[in-house]
Amino acid sequence: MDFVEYSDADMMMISVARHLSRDLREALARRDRVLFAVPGGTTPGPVFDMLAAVDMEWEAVDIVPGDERWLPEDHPRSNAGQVRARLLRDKAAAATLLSLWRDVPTPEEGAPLVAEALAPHLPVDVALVGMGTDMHTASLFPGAEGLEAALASDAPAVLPISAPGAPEPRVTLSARILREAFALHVLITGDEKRAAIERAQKLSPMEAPIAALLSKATVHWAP
Ligand SMILES: O=C1O[C@H](COP(=O)(O)O)[C@@H](O)[C@H](O)[C@H]1O
Repeated sequence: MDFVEYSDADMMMISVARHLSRDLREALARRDRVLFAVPGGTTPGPVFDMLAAVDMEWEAVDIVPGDERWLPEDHPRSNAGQVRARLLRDKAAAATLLSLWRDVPTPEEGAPLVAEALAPHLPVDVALVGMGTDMHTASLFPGAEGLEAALASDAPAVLPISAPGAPEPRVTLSARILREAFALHVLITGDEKRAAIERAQKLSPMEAPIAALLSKATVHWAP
């Protein structure tokens, strides 16, 4: 993996927003429409804020959350809700959000519908992912029911997954889809996550799902 260390989180957020703008512009020069996968969680908000103000051809950008809780967009724990609030505004309001949620009772019923709708947009051009201290990325959680299927080299694009201890079921992009992105960035902060990503390099993706992406990724870390 490429590892980039920053002296503080503000510097990192600025730099990652610049990397993503450059990668998106390069993708826009290659394809008529580009697909940008983004994380949920507490870390990426400042990157979203900066990206939203960047002048580019946002009307040709489709944005997909890398994972989603099986909840409607207006729920406070919806990743799509956060993306709409923090990223799809200002200049980036012209982008299109591709939701991973459908109004059907379970992710098992919804994931194939979402995968079918996503298929014409693939591959992902630019992906930003986060990581938990348990080494999960997107909703690829160690010990999750559905993890093996989501790590398979022929996995569907979108799968249902149940994270151990998480309050609601989820869907996630498969490791294959994230790994196939032309540009893949991991955004993490803090000593615990640094230790976790160093450990992950020595573990299998079943033990440390982030390991499935590291050969392709640039990891951005700040204290
Ligand atoms: O559950 C999730 O967690 C990870 C990491 O979140 P963070 O709050 O530690 O930044 C996130 O990347 C993922 O998209 C999210 O659904």
